[in-house]
Amino acid sequence: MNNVQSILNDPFKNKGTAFTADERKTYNLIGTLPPRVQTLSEQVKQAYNQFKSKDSALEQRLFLMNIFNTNRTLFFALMDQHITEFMPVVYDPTIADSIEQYGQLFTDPQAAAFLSIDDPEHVKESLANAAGGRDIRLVVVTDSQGILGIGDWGVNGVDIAVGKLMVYTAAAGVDPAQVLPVVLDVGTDNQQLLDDPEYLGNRHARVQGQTYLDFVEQFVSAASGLFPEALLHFEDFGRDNAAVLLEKYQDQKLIFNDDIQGTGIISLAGVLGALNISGEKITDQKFLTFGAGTAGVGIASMLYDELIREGLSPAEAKKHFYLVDKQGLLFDDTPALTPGQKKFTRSRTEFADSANLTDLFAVVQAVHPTVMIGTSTQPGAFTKEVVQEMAAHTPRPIIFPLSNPTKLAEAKAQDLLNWTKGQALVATGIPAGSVEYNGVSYDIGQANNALVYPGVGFGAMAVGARVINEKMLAQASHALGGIVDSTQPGAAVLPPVSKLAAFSITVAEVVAQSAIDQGLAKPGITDAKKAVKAAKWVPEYK
Ligand SMILES: NC(=O)c1ccc[n+]([C@@H]2O[C@H](COP(=O)([O-])OP(=O)(O)OC[C@H]3O[C@@H](n4cnc5c(N)ncnc54)[C@H](O)[C@@H]3O)[C@@H](O)[C@H]2O)c1
Ligand SMILES: O=C(O)C[C@H](O)C(=O)O
Ligand SMILES: [Mn+2]
Repeated sequence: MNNVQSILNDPFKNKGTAFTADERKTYNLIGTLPPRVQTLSEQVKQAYNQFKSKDSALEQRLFLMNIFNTNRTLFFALMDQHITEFMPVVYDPTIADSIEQYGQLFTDPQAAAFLSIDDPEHVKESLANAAGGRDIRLVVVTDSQGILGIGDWGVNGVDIAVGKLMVYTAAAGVDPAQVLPVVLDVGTDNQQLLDDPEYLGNRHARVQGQTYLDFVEQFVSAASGLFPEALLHFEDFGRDNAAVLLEKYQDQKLIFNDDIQGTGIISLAGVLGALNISGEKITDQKFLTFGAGTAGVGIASMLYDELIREGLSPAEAKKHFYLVDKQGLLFDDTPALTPGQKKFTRSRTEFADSANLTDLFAVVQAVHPTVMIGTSTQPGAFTKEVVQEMAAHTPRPIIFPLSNPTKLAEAKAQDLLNWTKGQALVATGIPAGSVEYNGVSYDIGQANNALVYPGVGFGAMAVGARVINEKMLAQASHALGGIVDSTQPGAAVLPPVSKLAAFSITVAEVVAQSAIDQGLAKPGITDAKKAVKAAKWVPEYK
């Protein structure tokens, strides 16, 4: 290479001050860097000190993104050492602020593909341009209609695709040169963006219906044509489209919907972890999901599948679920049910006062759930009154307020423990520090799909799986057990983020093994552990 620009400006190859004297000669870098050659660990230390000097999480994020944009190896070496501290900065919740201010903060397109519904003839070219000749194995795509719980953010949502991919590499070791973030810019119904002179996306209402579906199809077929082995990970699509698209493609393509499947896996894993602590059985639980949208129905479906695997009949399993949405408890005759909700409705004849079951407290009072999971985007919805009513009828209430970001959580971990005198088994969507109650320190698990999707996707990619199916998801849910010592007072229901890199590999291995066992792996691949090890990228200068 003879061009200074190409290597110092290539984030996949750049080493900055770590280029050795020989490399500086080879790449014509003599005189283009300060003379001292640093090691990667010196760079990491120096960058971490700069990170610490920033005043806010958003400033820290901008600083880290600058390193990410210029030197991926340094970025991931740094993240590897500070994973617990960096996750909330790089990813949720700080990512929500960066998405809301995308136009104002824009400096770099981060090698994403921006696909415009106003320019459908350039879908393939756009993907190829963004890939720049790289061998893409993993695509995270969003249409930004349901970013976390903050709604429709148009082109700004590209940051969630970038962020999810950063976690794939940090957690599982996906090669960062083999990933591609994609945003489908189909317009936005967010008036604030439409009115914002600095908005960088298509300035019109969201295109819907057949034109929308055709555009998604164009993306899927162009992506699978260009990158035939790639996993397509769908993120933060709206409630009307997420499940429809998963159903449409899941048997034909290697695809994954994180909000449905990833959230389902981590929630089931959290419930299994909680039952490990309480000593109860999953078939004895009554599940209430509050907010029966993409995530809520995905969670119910994953728990339902587990009850079936435990031997219940479909009719018996269904009786364990109570879905609550804006309308209250969902009945067979509730208007405007989604197809996913219809599978879990109740009959009015089960209740003397079904007309009154329109708010969470009334439903909890009537149903006495043992597990309550929030994916409603309604902050504070798990009130003291609701929680104490639940706790009055079950010794160890399992309560997961999962709405993100922080400002939308249904409850705070500390309140849940205070209100239940330490009896609640809690996991939250965003990271929570440990909580003191009555002299015991309670570790709070993070039930965020980030704890499992990297392993699931990486495991499937490592063996060239044809699809991701229920068996693989079940294996992933069970793989997180046994890491936490459930006999310790205050034990968490899920393993800590500090061990994310280790247990992501465990998850990847069981998913890879399941693909092999089912005959869904690439011919010739027979050893899951070996395949996962061979595919793992590590942040070291080559
Ligand atoms: N922790 C995680 O891993 C994780 C994963 C996915 C989603 N989430 C969070 O879950 C939330 C929902 O995400 P989604 O993708 O399912 O969105 P969604 O829009 O598909 O679903 C939200 C549901 O909540 C319902 N809802 C709104 N107001 C309500 C109210 N007052 N009472 C009851 N229900 C109400 C909506 O009607 C909708 O059905 C978001 O905050 C998101 O961040 C967390
Ligand atoms: O992005 C997250 O933090 C989890 C989840 O996918 C969400 O949409 O909230
Ligand atoms: Mn999401």
